[in-house]
This record gives sequence, C-alpha cells and structure tokens, in this order.
Amino acid sequence: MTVPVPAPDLATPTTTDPGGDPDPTAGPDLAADLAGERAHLTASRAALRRMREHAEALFRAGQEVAGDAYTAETLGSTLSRRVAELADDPNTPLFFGRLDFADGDYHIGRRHVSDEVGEPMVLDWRAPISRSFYRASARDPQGVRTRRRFGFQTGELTSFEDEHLDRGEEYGTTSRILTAEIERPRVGPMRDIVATIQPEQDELVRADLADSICVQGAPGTGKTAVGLHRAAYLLYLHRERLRRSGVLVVGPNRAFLSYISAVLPALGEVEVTQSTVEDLVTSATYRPDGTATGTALVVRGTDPPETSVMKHDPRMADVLRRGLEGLIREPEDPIMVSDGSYRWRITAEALRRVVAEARREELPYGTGRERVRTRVVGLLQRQAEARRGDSPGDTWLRRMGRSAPVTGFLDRCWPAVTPAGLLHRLLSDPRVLAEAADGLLTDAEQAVLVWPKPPRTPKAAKWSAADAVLVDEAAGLIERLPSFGHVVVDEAQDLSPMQCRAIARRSEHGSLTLLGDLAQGTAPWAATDWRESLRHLGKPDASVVPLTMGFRVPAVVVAFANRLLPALAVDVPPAESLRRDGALDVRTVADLTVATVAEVRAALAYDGSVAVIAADNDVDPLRAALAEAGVPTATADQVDAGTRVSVVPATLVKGLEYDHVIVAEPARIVAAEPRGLHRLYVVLTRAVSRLAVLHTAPLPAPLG
Ligand SMILES: Nc1ncnc2c1ncn2[C@@H]1O[C@H](COP(=O)(O)OP(=O)(O)OP(=O)(O)O)[C@@H](O)[C@H]1O
Repeated sequence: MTVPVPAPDLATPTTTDPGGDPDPTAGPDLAADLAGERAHLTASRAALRRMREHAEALFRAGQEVAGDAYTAETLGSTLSRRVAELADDPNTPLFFGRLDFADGDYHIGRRHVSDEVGEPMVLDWRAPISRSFYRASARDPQGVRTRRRFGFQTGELTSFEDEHLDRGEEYGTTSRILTAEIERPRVGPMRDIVATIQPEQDELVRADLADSICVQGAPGTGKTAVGLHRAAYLLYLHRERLRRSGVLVVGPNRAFLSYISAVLPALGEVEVTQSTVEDLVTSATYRPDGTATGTALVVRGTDPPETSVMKHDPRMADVLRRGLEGLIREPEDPIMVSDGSYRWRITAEALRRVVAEARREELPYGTGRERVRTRVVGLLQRQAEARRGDSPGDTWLRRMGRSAPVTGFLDRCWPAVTPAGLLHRLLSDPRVLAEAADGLLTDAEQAVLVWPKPPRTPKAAKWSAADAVLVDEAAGLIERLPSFGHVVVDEAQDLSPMQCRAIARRSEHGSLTLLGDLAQGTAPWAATDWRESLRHLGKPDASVVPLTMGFRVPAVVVAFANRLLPALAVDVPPAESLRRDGALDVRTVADLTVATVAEVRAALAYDGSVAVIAADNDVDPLRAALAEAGVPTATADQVDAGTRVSVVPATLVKGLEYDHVIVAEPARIVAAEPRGLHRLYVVLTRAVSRLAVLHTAPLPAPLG
C-alpha cells in the first residue's frame, strides 16, 4: 500500500496501490501510524541533539584537561569531527525507512541515533541489518515482514509506503517514493540517494574493501552516486584503517567537485579528500593529515595537441625510467677518505660492486642513492674497525657519509636529481632524450617533445598540465608515495595512461572504484577498453560491472541521444530509462540568441534548474544576451549561488545535471573538437526533465 507523496491531507491519508487505486479501508489507522512515526522522528531528533551536546561537552572538557599540546590536538580533532558527524540537517528527516521483523522493528537513517540508555532509535543505513532495506525482496524476504519507505518535505514526514514482503508484495522500481525522488526538480548541489539505493547499486556500494571494481554505466545510471556511497560505506566499516590512510575521490574538474562536494558530509563523512587529477599531482590537494599529495609544480604553460598526446603516452613511463637510469655511471676511480690520522681507500672494483648491487634491487632512485651511500660507509667502517679495534659511533658514520670524497663519488655515479630536474634534462637536450627514448619513440615523436627554446632551469620552465603528470611519474620513480586506502575515480574514461599511473601510485596498497562510460570519452586519449585502463591503474583483475538503468534522463531524451551511439565506436550496453515523463523539443530556429533567451524564459515557468549548454566559444555571447534580457546567470561551479539559470561550456558539463537543458547549436559543439560527437552525447544526456535542442545549422548526421 502507498500513501501518496506528498500526502494531500496529512490528517486523513489515503492509501493507494502503486497503480494509484485508493484503498477505502485504510484511512484512520494510517493517520495514526503516520502520527506515531512523526513522534519517533521528534524523539530521534532530540536524542541526536543530546548526543551532539554530549560530544560538544567532551570537546570543551578535552581542551581543558588534555595534558599536552599533542593530546589536546588529537583529542580535539577527534571530538570536533564527532561533533560535525552528529550535525542534524533540518531539511531531511533522520530516517527514511523501517524494517519490521518478527522480533521487532528498526528505523533506517543517515546515521546511528541511540537513546539515553544506548538503545538504537535509528540504525545507520550502512549497518548490517540495514542491508535488508535495500536487498530484501518478496522472493528473498531475509526475515523482513514489512518494508516501509517514507516520503518527506523539508524534514517532515509526509507519507509512507509499505511492502508486505511476507505476503509477496513488492514494488521494485514502481515505488512511488522512488519515482517522486527521481522526478523531483533539481536545485543546487548533488544529493545523497541513501533512501532509494537500488539492489544492483547496493551490491557495488557494499563490495569488500579489498575489491577493486570498475563500473561501466550509461549517463545517469548513478555511477557517481554509487562511488560516493561506497566511500561512505567503507569508512563506516573500516573507520580507523581508512582514517589513517585516507579516502580519495578524483573528479574531472573543480565544477564537478563542487557539485558533488555536499554528498559525503551529508552522510556524516567529513574527511574524504576530493581532487582533480591536476590538483593531485601539483600538490594543490592535501591528505587528511595535511601532507601534500604531489610535487609542488605551478602549471603555467600549454602544449600543442600532438605534444600533449605524446606526453600522455604510456611509453613516456619507460622514457623517464631510462632517463633516470642513464644518470647512473660505472665507478672508474677509487676513493680516499681522510679520517684524523688515518686514510681509508675503497677500490673502484668495490664501488662498482656496490652500485651494481643497488641497481639490481630496483629500489626507487632516491632510496638507491642512499643505499649506495650506506654501503660505502659500511666499507669504511669495516676498515676502521679492523685497524682501530673498536666500532665507530653514529656521529662518525654520518661524518663519513657526508665527507667530500663519498659525496663526490655519489654525485658522479648516482647523482641526486629532482623530478622536475629530470624532465627538464630530457626535454631540453635532444641527445639526452634520444638516449632515453631509443627504440621506444620515433625521431618524429621525440621531436615534438623537445622544447624549441629550453628554459635555463627547471624553475624557469613554463610547465604544462601534461608535464605535471610526467613530473609526478618521475617523483614516483625517485621516491615511493604513500598510498590511500581507497580511491574513487569518476569519469575515468578520460584518464590518459599516464594519469592512470599517477592514480595507481596513490592506490598501490589500497583498492579502487573506477566509474565511467566509454561512450562519454572526450579526451584525445580516452579509453576504449576498460581492461587497458585497469592495467595502467595497477588493478588488472578488477571486475567490470555494467549499470544500465538510468535515473536521470527521461526515456524520450535517452532514445534521442542513443542515436549517436553507433557513431561513437565503443562497445557499451545502451541506456534504458526509468523515467517515462519528460519532454524533448528539437527545433530549427531563425536566430539562435533570440530563441535561446525565449526558451530560457519559458523554462523559468517550471520548477528547477535551467542550463544553456553551448560550444565553449559561444558561452560569453549567450551569457551577455541573457544579461541584457534581464536574466541573471551562474557559471557551472556556482552550484550554491541560488541562481536558477546557468550558461555552461560543453567541455565543463560532464557529470552535471539540470532540470531543463537548452542545447544551442549542436553542430558547433561537434565541430569544436576531434571527439565532438562524444561531447554532444554528454551534452544531450544532462537533462532531468526537459531537453530543447535549438539549431540554425543542420543537426549532426546521426541525429538528422
Ligand atoms: N537509486 C537512486 N535513487 C534516486 N536517485 C538516483 C538513484 N541513482 C541515481 N539517482 C540520481 O540519478 C542522477 C544521476 O546519477 P549520477 O550522477 O550518479 O549518474 P552517473 O551515472 O554518474 O551519470 P553521468 O554518466 O552523467 O556522470 C542523480 O540525480 C542521482 O541522484
């Protein structure tokens, strides 16, 4: 049975079956039921407030009683995090569902709430019992008699819907609560989906921490939602371990990150690192413990397209490795070290053995250099012991290690180098590059890499974004990076092999959730086969799981966008849509600007967000035309600005969604870049309710 959402009259709710037929027998009992649930909500809110006040009191007391600054800091950050986790969002109820078992019932919500004696009032959605809320079915009730879902408006319960699983009753995707959630107008940043996670999504969300998975999903199938909820789930289950190592979410750009940034805090998870790949490798991103994630490099330059493609090629990893190995030289001379009245001598042969042994160990280059230093000092120590009859102490060992002959030998045979220094060497001198790239890159390929006017020093270089990834690769060859415990990568189809390797270095000892859609690949190096990306990511055995049920784009719009699929040269299952509502309007217009302004005005008559999406070069004129017409507009990353209309360049819209999308001149979007049809596919699949396609030029062939 279902109480309609929103309930038209809260005092006397009517029940309907999912098809909408009223059940005349059910009225007063249901009103009492709803009143009982509301009372439980009020009591739960009070209990959460108490929990929060308790945490705040501990926080204040902790500041006063902590014995030293370190304890105060650790205790303080633990407790302030706890206070943040216990925040109550007045716009959503504390629970969204209830499970009735033979021996009692449980309310399921965003976080755990218990009463004064510790009895649970609301169970966290990630708790083991809560699993049945998402997975139980009429065929496999898992002990659940009744599953109840609640409808709500701004924090108040307005209705509920019961499935008597023990009587074989189940709504699946016809649930009215689910339908209402999917069809609600979108405003502001992305929201969590805890109340309506679908069984196939839940399987991915609750996959083991040890499992790396790759989700191939058509637009709007909930990939981003699944990835974020998996992060929250893993943090709940492995709190201490992941708090130490950290959880990282990687997204395509800052606009996307600001769109998704509210989801995890709403689920009580405030310590997840969110970053673009570029910020990750240039150290604009920090781990929860405050350490930078990459080498500090300022990106000030750009590359011609062919240079950029070359720099993202996986063969560059070998070029860098060989460039580094090329710095190591065979020792040719012995060294003599003065030590007071003694002089120690190490033969060239002994030095050669030390270097050869360190090379065989395949350590990171910087560690290898220190290993060689330690072994040379060891040889000196043995001589000293034999001659002096005692064992020299640590100060002596350090002094020998820093002595001019030892340092001089190291600088000749295993010289120190910075990551940027290595790349600077390779890109500045065609002969150095040729030595490292011999047999790997053709002469022509090498030629596009070398700087026409080499900067004098690494500091003076105008590094490009692609250089930053190469410098990061070099950093990984020189020193090992700490690994995150779990990494979620969204829009992963656009990662180059070298970017995949940058992420692999940060997830070497952790697991990965890779999310993407090969059909939405717009980068020149976009993936065409997930196996290859997974190989570069260091997780070749991860399973690739499809998601095909779309929750965003209405069926009529999906059918239109799917016409592009055959032209995209990728093997992906086509999207289906849960949404039967929605509208598509494809129109030839005489004046694009006039028509766009008129369409925006018409869209404002509906609820929800409106986006005009156009080729990047057309954005400013359209924005100006709307401003002139008195329509204020926001940019893609101003998700909280409260402005309903955004004008968004086609290249920035990936991962975002708007109720009403107006696509201005698709042919220009396609013409703007080599993978323009893929870009258009992304653009056409942003609409939640209505899509208007306005064009003066003919539509691109597959749509015409
Ligand atoms: N189980 C669900 N219940 C309610 N809404 C859902 C569910 N799954 C996904 N959605 C909603 O569908 C929309 C699309 O989800 P999401 O952005 O995660 O899809 P995606 O697969 O990442 O899309 P894209 O390929 O365009 O990046 C979002 O508004 C999301 O909240």
